[in-house]
Amino acid sequence: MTAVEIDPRLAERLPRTVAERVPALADRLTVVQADALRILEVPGPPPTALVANLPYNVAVPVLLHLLELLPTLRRALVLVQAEVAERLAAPPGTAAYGVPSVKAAWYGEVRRAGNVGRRVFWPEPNVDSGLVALVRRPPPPGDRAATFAVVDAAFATRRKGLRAALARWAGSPAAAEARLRAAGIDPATRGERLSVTDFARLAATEPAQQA
Ligand SMILES: C[S@@+](CC[C@H](N)C(=O)[O-])C[C@H]1O[C@@H](n2cnc3c(N)ncnc32)[C@H](O)[C@@H]1O
Repeated sequence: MTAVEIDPRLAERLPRTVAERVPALADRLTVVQADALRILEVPGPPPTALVANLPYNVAVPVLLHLLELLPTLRRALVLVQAEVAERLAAPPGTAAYGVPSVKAAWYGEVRRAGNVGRRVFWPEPNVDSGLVALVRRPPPPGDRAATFAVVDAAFATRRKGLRAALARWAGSPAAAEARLRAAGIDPATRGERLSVTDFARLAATEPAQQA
């Protein structure tokens, strides 16, 4: 097991805690003191599972970064703020569906895996928590960065229809409409209706010749 911890005092303490409490497993732990958002590799054999009580303020970017960095991760089980758990696991067409839902769905099937009340923590935080499970599956066809760019654009103004919301991304409202139609998507639809596969198909359409 490799643990990533940014705080030097905690990173230094963790091996001792494990040695004190479960000495038989102490030599199986490697602690990396690093920012999980910026880490570029982890030591040891390629990891297959991610288990984390994620830092709540950067939970989504850390999760997405690690899924992208470590393609050997087959599954993840993470604890996050309850509202973030809801967003990560939200299906298209629901109020909680947004950028985190689509981007997590790029990597796998995501589901809520349980609620954790604030009372089990000390000191008691002012938020509830939720477990999120992800099982990796092949991503939709297409380019990830291009797909994520159109996802960001679509949800930047989530109340607008996609023709308007994607005008800047495509170059103009007409260009956005052409690309939406090329992908078989109604230009009046809102982004919250599209699945990750729809976004990937849209990102793969040819850009308009003239804006
Ligand atoms: C929610 S706490 C979980 C603590 C402990 N693992 C547990 O389960 O009780 C999140 C931990 O992530 C650490 N952390 C915060 N930001 C981080 C980052 N960018 N990279 C790595 N660790 C980070 C914090 O120092 C803290 O120990």
